Amino acid sequence: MLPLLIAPQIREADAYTIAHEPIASIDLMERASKAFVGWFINHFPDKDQAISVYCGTGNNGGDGLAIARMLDDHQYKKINVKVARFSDKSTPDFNTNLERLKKTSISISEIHPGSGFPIEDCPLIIDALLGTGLNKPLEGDYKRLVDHLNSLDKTIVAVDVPTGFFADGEIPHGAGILKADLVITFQQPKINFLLPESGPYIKCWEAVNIGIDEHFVQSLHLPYLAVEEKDIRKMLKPRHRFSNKGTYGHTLIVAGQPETMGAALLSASACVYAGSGLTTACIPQSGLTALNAYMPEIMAIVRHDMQLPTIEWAKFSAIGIGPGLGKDELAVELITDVFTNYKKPLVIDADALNLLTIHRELWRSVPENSILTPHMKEFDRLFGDHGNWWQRIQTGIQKAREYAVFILLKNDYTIVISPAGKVYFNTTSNPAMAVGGMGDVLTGIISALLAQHYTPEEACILGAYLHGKAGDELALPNKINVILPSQVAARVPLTMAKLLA
Ligand SMILES: NC(=O)C1=CN([C@@H]2O[C@H](COP(=O)(O)OP(=O)(O)OC[C@H]3O[C@@H](n4cnc5c(N)ncnc54)[C@H](O)[C@@H]3O)[C@@H](O)[C@H]2O)[C@@H](O)CC1
Ligand SMILES: Nc1ncnc2c1ncn2[C@@H]1O[C@H](COP(=O)(O)OP(=O)(O)O)[C@@H](O)[C@H]1O
Ligand SMILES: [K+]
Repeated sequence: MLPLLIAPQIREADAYTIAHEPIASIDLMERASKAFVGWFINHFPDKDQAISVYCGTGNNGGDGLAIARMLDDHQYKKINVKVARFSDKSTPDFNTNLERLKKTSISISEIHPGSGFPIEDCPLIIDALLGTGLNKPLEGDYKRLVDHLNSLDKTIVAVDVPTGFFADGEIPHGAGILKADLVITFQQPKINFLLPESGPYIKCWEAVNIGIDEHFVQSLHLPYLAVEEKDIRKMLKPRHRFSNKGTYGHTLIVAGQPETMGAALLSASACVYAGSGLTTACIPQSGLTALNAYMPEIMAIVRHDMQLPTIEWAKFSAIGIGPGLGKDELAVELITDVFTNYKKPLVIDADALNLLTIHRELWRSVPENSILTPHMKEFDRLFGDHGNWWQRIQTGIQKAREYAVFILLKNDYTIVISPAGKVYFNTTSNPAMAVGGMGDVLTGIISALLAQHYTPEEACILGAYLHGKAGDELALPNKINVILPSQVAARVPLTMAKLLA
């Protein structure tokens, strides 16, 4: 897992690396700038391109000065540097890099408080005004400069973070923030890059390694982590000889109404594809023909009108409940029945979440370590409205602990929050997956993983990763705009096979 540090911890880890590698702070800046330039050259190989580098007078500005010098060394010959002298303060590494830059032929100009802004005729701007040292929303000269740069419609590549963008914590409404086409960020994506609020400001980002001490970072036991492919490869268990369908569990999917049978079909079929040894769907009688025709591998427990079905609880190694279930009286009775009789962790999705919102008393019987899979609206219905995603995560941490459940908050970067307060960011999935029914497939996958004896934590992390990765494999190679949930479900075995190879 890649630990995601918040700004003060980034400073701490930088300082530790400087003291213990040991490396001089100016040399760490040199290393960071070199890593930036490596990526930059890949993206912008045209050395005749005119580039303006805007620098503040802190360490982000210091990076900008070093980057300008290095690009010059790489024969980018149309570079100029503009230093925003909005404060008397400057860092020692900024000063050293300014002296180094003065020894080159690069033109350096200054922007002063209250002055007008220089004419900008370069199509490409490198933003090294402010980085993770941002401590309040931009105002005054910085805000005016950022608004001005935003109005120019240039290509903007930000160093570490776009100026004015908070790396973590709440992003104030209406803050002046530079809109970057690309952010080349140091060591790790900043947490706010992974939240929807970054959408208007960051088109894409790349994290480059600058050699921050990894042992130190791991020793901090940080709550925020990004899931990496190597974690998934370690977690996934291959099937072994002499195993049989009983080895891989029996999953029950409680889902569907006559009008929303599709949700039950998607969820139960995803469960089969994700490797559940046996799958049974508890569905309304009117859906039985559809179920048998759609996937004969799935067995059925039929719900007759307003009558609770008989369920042999001990048969099932996992239960997923909610997709397309509806909110009528029978649904309430059914969810109560499941919560009362089944004591192992459940996967609770869609209408089952809505029922938890309406009938708060149901919370008392949610089995410990169950997995709730809300999207943003379901989350807010459950736990109250939130003005931003940072707040939503903090509420998630609190509620996961309070109810002893896992909360999988669906998003572009799906967030898994454990009762112990860990927050895992999933890095797979793409916008082609924004299609109704995609969440039903996820529920089926996670339920199947529980049935196969993955822990609830592993089932959440693996489930979100596999679901997104299957979607990525289908959509990304040909830049396909829309993929169907049923395609994602059917792709899961191949995705798993690749990860096990
Ligand atoms: N040794 C290190 O610590 C390293 C730092 N690096 C760079 O250093 C950056 C952080 O540098 P700094 O901590 O010097 O901070 P910044 O360069 O981000 O900001 C400079 C100063 O601006 C002031 N400031 C903050 N918010 C402001 C606002 N709203 N309006 C006006 N002024 C404001 C603060 O006093 C801050 O210290 C990183 O983003 C990264 O680019 C890299 O060189 C890697 C190594
Ligand atoms: N823009 C997107 N980028 C990445 N993943 C997405 C995007 N839109 C949707 N998804 C994924 O698709 C799923 C949608 O779930 P959900 O909203 O519950 O769908 P439904 O209720 O229709 O089944 C989630 O797993 C989510 O992560
Ligand atoms: K910046």
